[in-house]
Amino acid sequence: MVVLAKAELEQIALPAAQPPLAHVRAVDLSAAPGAARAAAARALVSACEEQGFFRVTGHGVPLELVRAVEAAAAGFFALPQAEKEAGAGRPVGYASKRIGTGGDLGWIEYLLLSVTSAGALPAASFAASTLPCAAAAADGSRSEPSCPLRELLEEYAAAVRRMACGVLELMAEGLGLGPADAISRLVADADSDNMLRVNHYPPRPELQHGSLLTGFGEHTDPQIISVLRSNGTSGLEIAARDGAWASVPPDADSFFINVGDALQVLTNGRFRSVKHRVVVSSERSRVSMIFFGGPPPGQRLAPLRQLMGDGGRSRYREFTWKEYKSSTHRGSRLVDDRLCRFEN
Ligand SMILES: O=C(O)CCC(=O)C(=O)O
Ligand SMILES: [Fe+2]
Repeated sequence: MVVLAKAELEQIALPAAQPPLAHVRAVDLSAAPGAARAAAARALVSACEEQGFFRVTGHGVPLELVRAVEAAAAGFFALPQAEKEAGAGRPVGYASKRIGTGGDLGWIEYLLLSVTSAGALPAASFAASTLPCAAAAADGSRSEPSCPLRELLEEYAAAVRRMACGVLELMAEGLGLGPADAISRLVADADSDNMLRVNHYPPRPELQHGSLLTGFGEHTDPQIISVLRSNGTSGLEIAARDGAWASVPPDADSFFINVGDALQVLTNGRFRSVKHRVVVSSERSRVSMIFFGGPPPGQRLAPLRQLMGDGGRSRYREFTWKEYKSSTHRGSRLVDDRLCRFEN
């Protein structure tokens, strides 16, 4: 449960506004090699240039798995508060209403977990014994209780990471980059800094007539790519280049893809790291799961030479992912522009 004092609630209240629906381009990952795949690659590149946001169909992630993870996650969030707080490790794990280190508040609780390149959740980030785990097998043959949520999240993370790599391969094709794994290898590496966040936005409390709440304040995602799935409840909004907000229609079958800051750098600003936020207006709770594909900590990030053209000017100076992440950790607010510190 998310509990906020009255002053905190006032801090995250938003004036009621009904932004228009966003037109979100669809990219079919299963397009057959040849003309259809080339068209999908072109659609992906235009969407990344224009919006930094699109949805993928033909993604190959079984929807039964997605629904099972969502149900298990809803079960976790329905546990008593003390159990949830004890349930996940540090520094990542369970958190309620506080996002990041800069004092941002939202009508949200979440699990933030690191994911290995194979999709596993390292033991330190997840205290299995205190999560809603099934009891140990009656014959005592298992020393560890099985934990359906953990196992489902691992299966999900592995499937979504594979799909994210497929998206990045199609992207490399659309950009005319060689080799095919020029971008995807950054997410597929054994040391890649991949994360999974499971967000729960409880139904909003009764407020003054017509007001809304910030669920997750406006920000861009720092990584290369984010793969977002929600339980068919609205609330996600994206900003156009001119700053106008548009509401993303819920979609029960597709996954949404965000261009992150690191990809904006790799493409020398050609792709746009999309500003987004979640507004809680619903009587229904929203559960969303976001896989963040980030590079290994020591990875140097700079615009890819093949995208610079002859004599092209690099908009960013080279930096490591670790350097970038630490700049986002030092008390920065969600809304802060973190990339400007690395611009030439
Ligand atoms: O919950 C959502 O739909 C989006 C949340 C988000 O932007 C994030 O976790 O970075
Ligand atoms: Fe985000």
